[in-house]
Order: sequence, then C-alpha cells, then structure tokens
Amino acid sequence: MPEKIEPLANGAKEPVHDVAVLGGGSFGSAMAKVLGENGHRVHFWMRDEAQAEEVRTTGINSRYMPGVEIKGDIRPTTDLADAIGKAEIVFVAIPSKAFRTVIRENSSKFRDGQIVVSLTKGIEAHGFKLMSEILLEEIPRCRIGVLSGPNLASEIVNRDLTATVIAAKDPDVRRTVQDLLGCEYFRVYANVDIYGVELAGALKNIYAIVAGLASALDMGENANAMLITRGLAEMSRFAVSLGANPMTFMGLAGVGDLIVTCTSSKSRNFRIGYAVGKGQKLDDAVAELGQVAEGIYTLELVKEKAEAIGIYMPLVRGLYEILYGDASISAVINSLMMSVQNSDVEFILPRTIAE
Ligand SMILES: NC(=O)C1=CN([C@@H]2O[C@H](COP(=O)(O)OP(=O)(O)OC[C@H]3O[C@@H](n4cnc5c(N)ncnc54)[C@H](O)[C@@H]3O)[C@@H](O)[C@H]2O)C=CC1
Ligand SMILES: O=C(CO)COP(=O)(O)O
Repeated sequence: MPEKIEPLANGAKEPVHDVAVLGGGSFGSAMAKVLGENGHRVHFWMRDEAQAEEVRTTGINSRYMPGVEIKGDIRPTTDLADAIGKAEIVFVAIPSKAFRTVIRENSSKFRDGQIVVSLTKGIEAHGFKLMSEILLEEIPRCRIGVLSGPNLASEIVNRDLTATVIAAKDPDVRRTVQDLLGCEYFRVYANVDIYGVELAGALKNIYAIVAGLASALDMGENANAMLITRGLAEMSRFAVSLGANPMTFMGLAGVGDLIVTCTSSKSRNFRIGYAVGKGQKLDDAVAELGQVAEGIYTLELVKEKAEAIGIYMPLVRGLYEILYGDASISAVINSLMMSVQNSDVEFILPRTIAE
C-alpha cells in the first residue's frame, strides 16, 4: 500500500479511508485509481469475476482501461454487499440504465448517514429521474452527492491535470469528497446546485454528438463555436426551466464539461456523432464503440420532455431527427440556419416568441 499521506491544512495527517467504487468500466477504473493513489482502501465492485480477478492479479482492467495499472490498495470484488458494507463512502459509476436496479437490489446494505456519490451522467427513462433522485428514493437515509465535470477517464488515468465538481447540500459531504479525491493532478470544486450540476453532465452528451457530427463534416471553427455556445444556451434554458441555477452553467460542470466533450475525440459521445457524420448507422457505431454513450438515450428523453413542457431546443430536435428519424443532415442544418434569428443571451434579452 502506498505511503502517500497528505498533510491537511491544520497539519494533521489524512487518514486512510475505506471507499467503494461501484462499476468496473472506464470511469469506475479512473476513480478507483485516483483513490488508490491517494492512499485509500478501494473496494472496487464489478459484475464480472474474470475482470475482478484480472484487476486483482495484474492491476489492469484490460477491457475498459487497457495498459493502465490501477495502483494502491485496490480490492476488486463481485460481492456488492461486502463492498458497501466495508465502505465509509460509496462512489457509483454504473450506467444510468442499470443504476436504479443495482442500488435497489442492495438498498438494505447501505447505512444511515453513509455518503453515496453518483458519478453517472445520464437520466432514467421512467419519470425523467436524475441519479441523485434515484438515490434519494432508494436510500433516503444516506447523504447524497454528485460528481461531474470535464473528466475524460482516459486523461485522468494518465494523471493529466483535471478539475471536477462535487455538488451536495451537506458541507461535510463536499469537504469529504474534496479530501478523498484531491491530489496534485485532480482538483475538486464545490457546488450546492445538485440538480444543475447533474443535469449539465447529462445534457452535454447530446451536444457532444452534435459536435462530432460537425467535425465529421468539417464545418469549420466558427460553426464549432456556434454549436457549442448555442448548445450551452439550449441546455441552460432547459435546465433552468426545471429548477437548476443558471450560474452553474458557467462552471466546470456546465461550460467546462461541454467544451471537453464537444472538442475531443476521446469522448465516446463525440465519436458516435463523428461516425454517424461519416455515414455509419447509429446501431453499428454504438456496437463498434463497445462502451456506454449516454447521450443517445438522453437525447430521446430530453426531446420528449422539452416537447412536454414547451422548451425550445432546436439542436435536440434536429439531432433526434437525424439519429431516430429520416432527416438528412443537410436538411436539418438548413432548417437550423434559416430559423428565426433570436437573442444571444436570453437571461439578458428575452427571446422573441416566434420560432
Ligand atoms: N468514461 C468517462 O470518461 C466518464 C464517464 N462518466 C459516466 O460514468 C458512467 C459510467 O460510464 P463508464 O464507466 O465510462 O462506462 P463504460 O462503458 O466504460 O463501462 C460501463 C460499466 O458498467 C458496467 N455495467 C453495465 N451494466 C451493468 C449492470 N446492469 N450492472 C452492473 N454493472 C453494469 C459494465 O460492466 C462496465 O463495467 C456513465 O454514466 C458515464 O457518462 C462520467 C465521467 C467521465
Ligand atoms: O463525461 C465525460 C467527460 O467529462 C465523458 O464523456 P463521454 O461519455 O462522451 O466519453
């Protein structure tokens, strides 16, 4: 086990904590690595025993993070109850489609006051629930947090300089997560707007697909800037209508995450958009990716929700028509460009009604 003990501001030594990471994919691996390198005991839960055995014996998760050694006191396990039972703090990196099932099946194993932090950037189809809402419903006696930000797993495992956001109402949850994860290459900023931080993380995946499409078509840098900025306008309009704080979108979890996923081919959502822009069928692109791209599901849910509550989201509608309808990319671009020219920042100048 590494000796790394960080002095705290008051001169005391940081204690070693027992933490659990649920989900053996790319992001679970990246967070297990940060926590392990920070000297904590990581109970790393994954479904697949062969994968757990590989991490146990070689330190490598070759299916999701090839060539990366997850160092430190890492204890891979397929026993979820045991991982939760041993942990003071639980991080959940399970795709949104499976999130509730995994938590519900093990809800009795969580303890009163235990800190549970979602790392997942998606929305549940039934009822448009965010992961923190699922946690509140399934394990209301736990203290809930959400971690989100410009956090490409493949860069974090390289120790590339990275910042993220912990959103929680309870200041002790925020402080604890900052202490656990913060290190020389990873900074954790704090926010109280759980809903905004979490919704931003889910929504930006849609615009990463749009940006991937634009990149495939080589639309130019002006177009890229227009798409990112109008994406920000659209996602904040939607989120604010549901109760998020607009200022959250100025932060790392908002514009920060939007920038990284809309400009990097390391983003799986961007890669899906790029493949479709190059003419690949959506199903083939998803199969070839072999990892989760939450944006393709979030898109359907947000399009439906936006229509239900009357929020204007032309990029969402256009992407939906390309991915799930039969619209050509050029027809959608033309219709977007020829729509009513409207307000830049609608929090300053309200949009005109006609669209
Ligand atoms: N990879 C990244 O750079 C980042 C990912 N995230 C978010 O983290 C979440 C997880 O994504 P990744 O780890 O990247 O996905 P991934 O595709 O790399 O891995 C998914 C993992 O979930 C597991 N899984 C799938 N269905 C399951 C089920 N029913 N029960 C238990 N485990 C199941 C898979 O076995 C696999 O270990 C997503 O919501 C993603 O948006 C957030 C920040 C960065
Ligand atoms: O959320 C991410 C970066 O912050 C990862 O994005 P992708 O899921 O598109 O890879």
